[in-house]
Amino acid sequence: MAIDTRPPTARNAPSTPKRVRSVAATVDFPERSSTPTRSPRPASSLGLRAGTPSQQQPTKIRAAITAESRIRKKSSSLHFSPARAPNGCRSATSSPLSSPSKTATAKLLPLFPLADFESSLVDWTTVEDGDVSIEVEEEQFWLGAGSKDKVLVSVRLKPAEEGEPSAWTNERSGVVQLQQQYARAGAPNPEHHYDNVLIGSENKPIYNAAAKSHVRAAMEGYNAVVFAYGQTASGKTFTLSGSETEPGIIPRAMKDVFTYIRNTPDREFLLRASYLEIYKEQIHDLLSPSSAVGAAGGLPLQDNGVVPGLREEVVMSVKGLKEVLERGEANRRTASTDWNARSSRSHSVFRLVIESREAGSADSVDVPPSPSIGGVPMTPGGSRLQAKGGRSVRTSTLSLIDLAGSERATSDKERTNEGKYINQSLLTLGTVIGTLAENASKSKKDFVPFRNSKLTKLLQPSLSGNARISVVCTLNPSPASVPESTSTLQFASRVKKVHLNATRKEIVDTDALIERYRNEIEELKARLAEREREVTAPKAKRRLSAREKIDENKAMNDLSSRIKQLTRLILTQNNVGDPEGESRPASPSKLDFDIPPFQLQEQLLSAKRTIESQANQILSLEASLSARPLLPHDAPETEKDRLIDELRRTVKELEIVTRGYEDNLGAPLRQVKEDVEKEWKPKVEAMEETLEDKSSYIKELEMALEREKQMRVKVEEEKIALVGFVREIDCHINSSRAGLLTPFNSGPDLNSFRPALFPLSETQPTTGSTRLTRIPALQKKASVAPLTETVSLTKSQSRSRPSNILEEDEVEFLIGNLSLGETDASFAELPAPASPTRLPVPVSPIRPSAATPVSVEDKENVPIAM
Ligand SMILES: Nc1ncnc2c1ncn2[C@@H]1O[C@H](COP(=O)(O)OP(=O)(O)OP(=O)(O)O)[C@@H](O)[C@H]1O
Repeated sequence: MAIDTRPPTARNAPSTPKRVRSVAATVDFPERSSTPTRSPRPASSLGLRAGTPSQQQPTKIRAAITAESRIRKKSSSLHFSPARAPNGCRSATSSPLSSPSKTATAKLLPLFPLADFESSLVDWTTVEDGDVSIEVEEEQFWLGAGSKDKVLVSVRLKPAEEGEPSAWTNERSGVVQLQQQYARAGAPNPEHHYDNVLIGSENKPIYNAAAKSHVRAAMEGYNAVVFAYGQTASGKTFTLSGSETEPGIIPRAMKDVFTYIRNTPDREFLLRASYLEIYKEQIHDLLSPSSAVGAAGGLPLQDNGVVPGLREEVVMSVKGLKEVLERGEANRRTASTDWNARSSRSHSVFRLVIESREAGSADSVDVPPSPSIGGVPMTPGGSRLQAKGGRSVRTSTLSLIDLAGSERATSDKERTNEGKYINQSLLTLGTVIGTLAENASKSKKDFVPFRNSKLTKLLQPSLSGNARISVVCTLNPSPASVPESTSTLQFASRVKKVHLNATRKEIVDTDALIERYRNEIEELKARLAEREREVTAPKAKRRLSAREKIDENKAMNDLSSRIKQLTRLILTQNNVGDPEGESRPASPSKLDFDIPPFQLQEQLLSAKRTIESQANQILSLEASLSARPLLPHDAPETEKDRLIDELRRTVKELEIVTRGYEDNLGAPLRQVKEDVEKEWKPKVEAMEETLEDKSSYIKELEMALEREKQMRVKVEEEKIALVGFVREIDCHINSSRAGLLTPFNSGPDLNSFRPALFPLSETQPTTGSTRLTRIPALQKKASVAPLTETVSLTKSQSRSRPSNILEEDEVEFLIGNLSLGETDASFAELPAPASPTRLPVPVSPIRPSAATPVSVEDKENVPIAM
């Protein structure tokens, strides 16, 4: 194909396009050809302009589309909106053909009979993520996304800077052409046809057109490669990585990977991510930049494209993948050049290895049971595979590559040096692609110089045919960049001719990580079940000591946590995380109660270590920030740029680490706090209430005890006093018996005992025991009732009742107690009076018993009750 490579009329000037321009203002719709030979495939079928005539086949795609999409589809398809192309992009220039007119619509309609038109159209730009599902029939899907055995080639034209002209036009779908005024006079100005030609700042259309089908292919077991190729500052990184508001191919692909897993109930997946860069012909691990392997001299590269020692991380969620990407990107070498403030100085390769196998093992929950023939279950992979002792595993690789941009020598020596390596490797890539294209078109087998550069050596397995390849060639619209853009288009045209033959391999691969993990899970489960059986067996229960039981418990817990850990790595429809990665980590507060303390301690320790290491990282980054060298004012601009760039990287790293710190510490801690509070607050409140009740009860008891103690002391004193008193009385009685009856008042002075016996306090009641023991003791010893004395005890008592009167029932009670043994013995056992006011007082006449002889003298002394 002849391409006009006439030098541009304008001088080459550094292009610093940064601003993303709005595309809404002057948008016009890509025209549809009215030529009958053109493909009837509508431009909107892939959200972009149709490709070359040979590729424009009517496509019938049965994709799940939302109701909303259907409405949009109808309106956008039937009434061509002048304001917006269905791919969200716009033409580079306005064209009479592009303006929607009744004539244009009328011309088009006969090409699309309504019935077919309806069923053939799926506006892919309106199909939301997740709408692309396994319902799409594979063959038809591929027809829509480019031929399987060809490289899918898309050209992306960056919007021109405001006020600047664009050197290129995109007047028809899949066609790009140099504006006539920039073409060499007299030389032909050919149209360039590609699968897709897109212009605009939206990344979704380019993803849908150039990458979506390849991501899907990778999920289905084919190796797939998507790479961006183009001059420096033409938009490769913008296409691959995008920006915050316009995520590029890589983040969109990652989201689709998880959407695919969620929509595929019959398979389970394991994903491994790696990220490397080729800088000055050396391979560096972006996920482990400081690793000993490859630090000096870079990582080794094998002929099969394998990089031994490259760090691969198993990812389980979009969030995890995002973290891996961010970490890698922060380590990428970028620098400010004359053309791009943040130019990639290396080729970067993000790789996702996808292992998958049929679900359906006992451990895969919610998966329908595998079919059986004659009662014999069919195992995935068939009996031959089963005999070999494994399941068939599909392993594929999705590689997303952002190449460094070709560039001319810059004003900076170091950049120029880097540029040499970049250009050299891109040149080799061009040669390799050229040879492959030649071989394919002329059925030759010429030697392909893959080994001439690290990049081509790494891509060899894919470029040799065993991968589906999509290339996005990015163009800078500036007239100053016409030579570079022309060269990029030449590359695009050549790569289109490369023949592919990607096959899907499904083999019993016992080395596949998914297989190893699954086997380990099975093994661990069997061991756990066996242990459980042993422990719960009645014999064992008796035999195990407490210590052994603890050990046994620990071993079983270890086993089950390892099983849980491994199970989480294998992704199924059920356990794959939220595509946004918003799912919160399970709160340890819930798990912790079930696991033994030693495990808790271990977890705590490892969490502490992580936090410590992150804290250290933050410290060292902060230190490096504060220790940044200060440049003199007259330092060269490049030095300043270098320093700024380094600082920017450090800040970015700091941001990532801090975010990780927050993720590791902040969010889970807050979550734990919330969970613990929710679970324990009511319990703690209830316990506090109980505690309060108990404390007041204890106080009451203490007070009662104190009172009791005081009482005992008093009783003791009374007892002692009483004993003394009784002795005195005894002496008195004895001497009376001896005929020396003395008047009572000459006997012991009862008042001398009063303090101990009856406190004079008017309010204090006298205990019944005091009252009762006093009289029986007297009478028992006297065995008659000689007492005429009136024991006036208290003033109040004597006031309330005649002091020498006892109530009749009291008297009887007293008599009954006379027969009791020693006074002291009965002392404590005597009941208290019913009322403290009925106090013991004077001795009342005691009826003599029959057995008791009563003398005349005795009778005379008996007082008369009143
Ligand atoms: N399609 C686009 N729409 C709007 N802005 C764009 C577009 N493509 C690129 N840009 C802007 O142009 C600038 C350069 O783009 P980018 O860094 O992606 O170029 P590159 O090809 O990767 O350059 P290099 O090879 O030097 O790394 C960035 O500021 C980017 O935001």
